[in-house]
Amino acid sequence: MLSEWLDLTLASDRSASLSAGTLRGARYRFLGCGILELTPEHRRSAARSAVISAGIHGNETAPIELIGELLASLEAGRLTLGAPLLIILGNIPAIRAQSRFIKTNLNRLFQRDMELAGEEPERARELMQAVDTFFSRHEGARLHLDLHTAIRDSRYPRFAVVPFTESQPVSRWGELAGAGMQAVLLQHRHSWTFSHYSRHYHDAEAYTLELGKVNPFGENDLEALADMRTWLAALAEGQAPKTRDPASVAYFQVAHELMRKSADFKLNFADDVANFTVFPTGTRLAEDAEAGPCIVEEAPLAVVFPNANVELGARAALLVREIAPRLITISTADRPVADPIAAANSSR
Ligand SMILES: O=C(O)CCC(=O)N[C@@H](CCC(=O)O)C(=O)O
Ligand SMILES: [Zn+2]
Repeated sequence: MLSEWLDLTLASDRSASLSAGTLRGARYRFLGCGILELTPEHRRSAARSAVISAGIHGNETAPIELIGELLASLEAGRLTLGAPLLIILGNIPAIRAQSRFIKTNLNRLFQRDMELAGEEPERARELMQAVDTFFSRHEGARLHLDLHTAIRDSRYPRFAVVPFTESQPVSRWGELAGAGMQAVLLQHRHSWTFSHYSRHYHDAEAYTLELGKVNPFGENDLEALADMRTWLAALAEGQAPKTRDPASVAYFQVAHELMRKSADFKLNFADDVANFTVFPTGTRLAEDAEAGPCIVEEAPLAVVFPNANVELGARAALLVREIAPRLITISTADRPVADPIAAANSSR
């Protein structure tokens, strides 16, 4: 039943006929189209209440395949659930159409007072509600992993985007390193993405994780995501995950957001320029009929997620600078601890 859920959801609205079921040591409920809650009979002491979302952009398929593997392992009894999980498939019409979105980018709509009408705004409201209910039903440390893949190649194919927060984030860099992340990118302001929603409104540890490059179903290299698979399994079982030296990861901070202001907008570099490519001071990165040129000032900047085809008024690139690991607060959570819940709470 559980293993059918992904296929049924993506193939048709027949998944609406599914309601609930049991696994060894756990039960699950389908809360809506593409929304699945799994609850363990016994929550392990290291467990976090975890939201794992994928398909917020419909053409980013590797994370959906990873979730399929995780559910199959739980159903076959290869894994035993030890933590509450909320599994979300984001933009189902876009996944079926294999496109980033249908009308507008779902990952810019996660704001409680958002009043837009339409399919994607409605879906954002449904998902915000599902997250609110999940975190209110389950106690303990909160985690949200929003899984994506990137349009371009990247100097660091697997990286975490850390949503902006005014408070000290609970961030486990060693755990991200253990999950195969090669870089961490700190946001500099509120961005109203799905991971930001959980960080901002629920004080959850939350990341947007970029897991390689966009590919159609069946063409993803899941072996490159083996550490990520292991991390998801540990989270589902409520086990303390594997960590690696946080110094093995490169750290970046967003310095500016390049916004597209006019229809007459272009980037002055090729489509195959990879994420995190550095441009020296003086480079004219972009031209915009309204905003004028975007020129690198003061110090070199690297580009992440450059995309000239975004909607008017939307972000066309993040402009970032590498920072020394010593400028990052390495939280106590990075040390191996017997009780990560206590560690997470003590560093809040
Ligand atoms: O490759 C790209 O240009 C986009 C990949 C992607 O979907 N990235 C997320 C990042 C979200 C964040 O800033 O936290 C997005 O653009 O929504
Ligand atoms: Zn995405």
